[in-house]
Order: sequence, then C-alpha cells, then structure tokens
Amino acid sequence: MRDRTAALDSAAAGDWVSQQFLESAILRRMKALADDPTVPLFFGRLDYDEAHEDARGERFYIGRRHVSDEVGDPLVVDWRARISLPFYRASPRQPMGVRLRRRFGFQHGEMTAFEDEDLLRAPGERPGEAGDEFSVILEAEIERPRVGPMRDIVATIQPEQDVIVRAALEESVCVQGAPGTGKTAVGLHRAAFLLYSHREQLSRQGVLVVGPNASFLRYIGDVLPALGEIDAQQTTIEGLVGATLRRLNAKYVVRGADAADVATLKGDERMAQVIARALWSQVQVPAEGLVLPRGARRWRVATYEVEEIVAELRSRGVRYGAARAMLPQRLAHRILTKMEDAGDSPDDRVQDAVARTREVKRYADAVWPAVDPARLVLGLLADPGVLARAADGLLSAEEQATLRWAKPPKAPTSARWSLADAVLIDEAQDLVERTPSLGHVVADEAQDLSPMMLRAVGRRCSTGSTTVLGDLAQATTPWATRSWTDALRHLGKPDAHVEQLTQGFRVPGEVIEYAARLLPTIAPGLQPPTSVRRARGELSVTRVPGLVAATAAAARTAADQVGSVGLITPDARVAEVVAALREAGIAHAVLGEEPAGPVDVEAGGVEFDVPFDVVPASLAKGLEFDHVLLLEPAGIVAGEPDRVTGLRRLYVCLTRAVTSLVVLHTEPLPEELGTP
Ligand SMILES: Nc1ncnc2c1ncn2[C@@H]1O[C@H](COP(=O)(O)OP(=O)(O)OP(=O)(O)O)[C@@H](O)[C@H]1O
Repeated sequence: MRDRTAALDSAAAGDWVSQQFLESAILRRMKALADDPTVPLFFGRLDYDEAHEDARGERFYIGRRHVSDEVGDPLVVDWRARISLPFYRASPRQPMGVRLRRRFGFQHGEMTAFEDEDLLRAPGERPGEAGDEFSVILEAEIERPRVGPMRDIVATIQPEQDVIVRAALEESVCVQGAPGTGKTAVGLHRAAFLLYSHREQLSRQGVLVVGPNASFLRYIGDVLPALGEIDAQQTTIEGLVGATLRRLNAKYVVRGADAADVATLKGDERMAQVIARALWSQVQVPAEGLVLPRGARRWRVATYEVEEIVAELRSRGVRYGAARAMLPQRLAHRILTKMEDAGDSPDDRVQDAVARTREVKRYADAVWPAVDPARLVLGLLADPGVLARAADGLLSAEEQATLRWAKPPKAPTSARWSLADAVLIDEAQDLVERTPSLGHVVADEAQDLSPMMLRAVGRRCSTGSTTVLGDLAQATTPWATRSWTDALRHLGKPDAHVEQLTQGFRVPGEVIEYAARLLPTIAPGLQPPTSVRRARGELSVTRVPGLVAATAAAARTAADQVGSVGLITPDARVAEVVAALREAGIAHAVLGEEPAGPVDVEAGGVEFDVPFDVVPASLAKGLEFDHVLLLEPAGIVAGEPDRVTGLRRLYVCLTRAVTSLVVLHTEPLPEELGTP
C-alpha cells in the first residue's frame, strides 16, 4: 500500500492547484501509512459462522487499520469497521455470528502467543471458563509495565467501554468513572471511531480533545496519531479561550491569576447573564432621530421608528454583530419607503447607497456600537457603576465587590487577564459573533470545569456532539462541578446520558482500597472502584525521620525497577526534592517545566526519554506510572484552599500507580486515611 501511494504522481493533476492538493493528499496518506515496527498489523481474528448472513464462513484479521492486498482485497480490517464489532462484543451468550475469536499476543512487534475462544459452545461449558473471564493476553496487556506516553487499547477494549466508543455521532455521552477505568482511553478511541465512520463530515467540521494541562496533552498526544488519526486537535481550556483573545488582539494574553473565590465567581453561570446584559445595554437609541440630507430634501427617521427597528432586530435572536450589520439597511429601507410615499420611485441601488452614506453609518454606529469583548469585560471588572447596572438583581453588592479589580488597567492590552477572565471574554465574543461548532468535542477531566468553562466547551460543539469524561471524586478546582446533570446543562447537552465505568485497569486492588478510604469524605454518593488487575500490587506507607534523605534512598530503589517512576510531591516541595535527586545523581524530568501552552501534536510533543518524573501534585491528574513515590500526603492536602479539595487531590495522587505505591511522610497522615 505504501509503494502504491509512493508511486502516485501529482503531475497527473491537470492544473497547479489540483497538483498541490494532490501532493499534500499523497503526503498525508504516506504519513498515515508510516510503519511502526513495534506495532503489529493485526491483533485479532474472527472466524464467522457458516450461518452468518453476510460473512458466511469468512475469516477476518482485525488490526489498527485496513490493509489490502495487490488486488484490493482486505487482508486486515480496521478495528472500527462494522465487521470487527464482534471482536469486542461477542460472548458465548451472544456470539454475533462468530464461531471463533482469536487474540494474538505480541512483544516488541514479535508474535508470542495466541488464544482461541470458541463462541459457539454453551456458556460456562468448559471448567474454569466462565465466558466473561479475562484472557491471558488481555491480562498481560493490562499488567504490562508502563513506559513513555499513553498507548492505544484497541486490542483489548472491553464491552462496556466499546458501547461508549461506538456510540453514534449524534449522541452526546457523559462518562463517570473511578481512576483508571479507561475514561481517557475511551474518549480518544471514540474520537478515532467517529473520524473513521464519518470521515468526510468530520474532516470538514473538526474534532477536538480538551484536556486539563500541557503535561497531560503530551502524555495522551500520541494515541490518535498512532491510530492513523492526525486530524484531531488537542488543547486545554486555556488554549481554547486564549486563541479567542489572540484573534481579537495579538496583545491580549492570559498571564494573570485570580484568588479562588474570585475565579469561582467569575466561573458562575450567572456571569453569562451579566455579560449578556452588559453587551445588549450598548444598544441605545439617541434622543434625536436620523436626518439624511439628499439633494434638496432632508429625510428623517424618528426615534420611535428606530426603536421599532431595534426591537425587530433584537427579536430575531441573531448575534449582536449580525444584527448590527443589518441596521444600516433597515434604516435605509425606512428612508426608501418615505421616498416612495413622497412620490419617488427609488430602486434597490438607492437603498444600498443610502445605507452607505456617512450619516446613516454614523447614526447606526451610535445606536449599535461595535464592541470589543475584552473592553466590555474590562468595563465590568474595572467600573463599579457598569457592573452594578449589568449585575443588578443577579450578584449581591458583596459579590460585585469581589469581582472588582483592585488596580484597573488602562487598556485591555495592558490587562493581566486571568483564565477566568478569558472565559468571560470568550462568552462575550460568542454573543457578538457565533463561535463555529466542531463536529465532536471530547472533554476530559470535565469535573474540574466551571459552569462558564463548560459553556465555552459547549459552544464549540453546539451543532455537534460531545463526550464528557470525568470523576466527581477527583474534582480539585474550587469551581468544580458537583453533578453531571448540572455540567451537561451548562454544556448545552442536557439530554446526554451518563454512563458509569467501574472496572479499574490501572490501580491494583490493595492500592485502590487504600485510596478509597477517602471516598466517604470526598464523594459520598459514588461507588467505590474495583480493580480488574490480578496483581494485588505493593503498598507501603512509612513514616520517616527526614523526608529528603528518605526520598533520595527510595528514589534510587525505584529508579532501578522496570517501568516508569513518578515521584509525586506537594507543589511547595518540588525544588527541595529536585535538589535531593540532583545530589543523589538520579536522572529525572520535572513535569510542568516543559514549554507551556497548547501542544502541537504534529510536531511530536516532548520525548519521554527519562522514565523518572518529578510530578507536582497539581499536575498528577490523568497520568500514570508503574511505580509511584508519594511524599507527604498531609502537605498535598494542605496545598489546597480547603480540606475536601485537598483530600480529593490526594485521592488523585494515590491512584496513579500501576504496580507499586510507596508513601513517605514525616507529618501525621490525614486521619481519613486511617491506619495503614
Ligand atoms: N480495555 C483496556 N485494556 C487495556 N488497558 C486498558 C483498558 N482500559 C484502560 N486501560 C488502561 O488503564 C489505564 C487507565 O486508563 P485511563 O487513563 O484512560 O483511565 P481514566 O479513567 O482516564 O483515569 P483517571 O481518572 O485517573 O484519569 C491506562 O493505562 C489504559 O491504557
């Protein structure tokens, strides 16, 4: 297939434009077909039953992509094709027309095992085979040591995950799942599935993945390209709204931070109404009507007529900017009618000419001024009078005082915009001009988004659909969502259904049970997670006399083990820990020290060449490591504005380990953890 693509000649195209187009198509195709010797072309086989309607007795190999032979017959079918479905869903109870399912095991690109499942035998017929039990190959895949960035799970997607992955494009789905249940994996595979099943539509409309931070995006950034999908954008909320700011003015940048109470209030859904009021209050009919001298005549549009026009435009429910653009024509039309009433017979060109006159344009501008959304938000935050008018009856006087900038900047270009401010500007911008909707948006760690942030995500899929992923127990922002019903309403997808994933693929039993001791405090309503891992894992909790010395010793032991190591520390102690590692001569990387901002996935992201990461607790979310060294739980709890948030942060940190978790502490452990 590669040879065939390489042999294509763009010179065959008729003209220059088509030639360029073809050339880039060939390049993209070559990129998509690039070989990775460590990734096998297939991982499964289905032998259909003779009785199956379409695939009578046929045999298919299932792989990451479609592979065809010289004459175009399929050798391997894409895992996303309909015919591959039974590979994920068939069971002895429901064989789906398949006689035999074979799984292949690979190591470093070499086939090392295969395993057959006879789907036609009666369920539970053979001793020790319950039908639902995990296969050895699946278990090996789950137990495999983790190194480097996240990998795809196409060979082992579980039935309950597959239901979400293959949900129809129109369906918005919300997935609540405990740590390590595969939410991120499922979201990414759903994106890949949708891109495959609706290639043309989605390459036009776009697919977007929103993650919590740049380190996380680097961690997941390879999954979609490895599945041949290089078209999905991956970014953070900050990346999304930061882009809006930049489009408005290259000098608008997010570089400020808000106190927790301020950011929470700015993220409150009432702010949407405050912004809308502030914007629409810009539309005001002046005391004088419009006067247009033309030849010997003066045409007038009275204020009551202008008010009618404004009311009509507002009742259409179009965006502020669109209605503003219509106003000169409406005014001109009134004048035209007056000309006709006076016995003239003007045609459409006259209306256009009138609409373009200085008088009409100037008057229209006065009625319906152009608005810079950043200036609008600046006005609200800097001028108590402006805020009071827009927030009357919505925000209390105290709340209004909370929002007020202590030192108002002179202009939006010199403002230290915070993320929450940028979200408000994004909201205002959407009222001025509709934000284009993508075909599908995957929002990961969505529990941490404020109502206003959810609205920002929601308008990017207003006519498309969304996959919302999260865990209420892992909510660590002060503005986090307390219920999925609320979150879905803010997203504008109140009808999305909530699915639960409960089988944990990452965290071994002993570790997850330890972490789950926090659940009654941090998320009383949630079911405790279960682990599908056979290994019980290793957990040790040790009180040490000196944290730094103990860390260096434990780090040396961990660094000698197979797999990745994450040293999770309270943010406040990162510098100290890094110094200790440096002194001990342990090579490491520090998360968060990579270049900030949205990650360019095409450029390849950052290399994961050092398997030892120092992870500030605030960046641990979504990541996993074979071995986790966790320092000073009490310090992690104390690093958050309140205790429950601190305990949730700790829960996130405790659930990153695949094989071993070593907890070192000098201060007493949070009492909610009980005794080890
Ligand atoms: N079906 C599966 N087969 C093999 N591995 C799986 C499967 N599902 C998930 N995993 C693995 O389990 C780990 C956790 O998955 P993932 O990060 O998607 O979970 P999560 O629910 O997003 O976790 P968190 O809540 O901590 O962010 C990953 O290493 C993933 O590859």
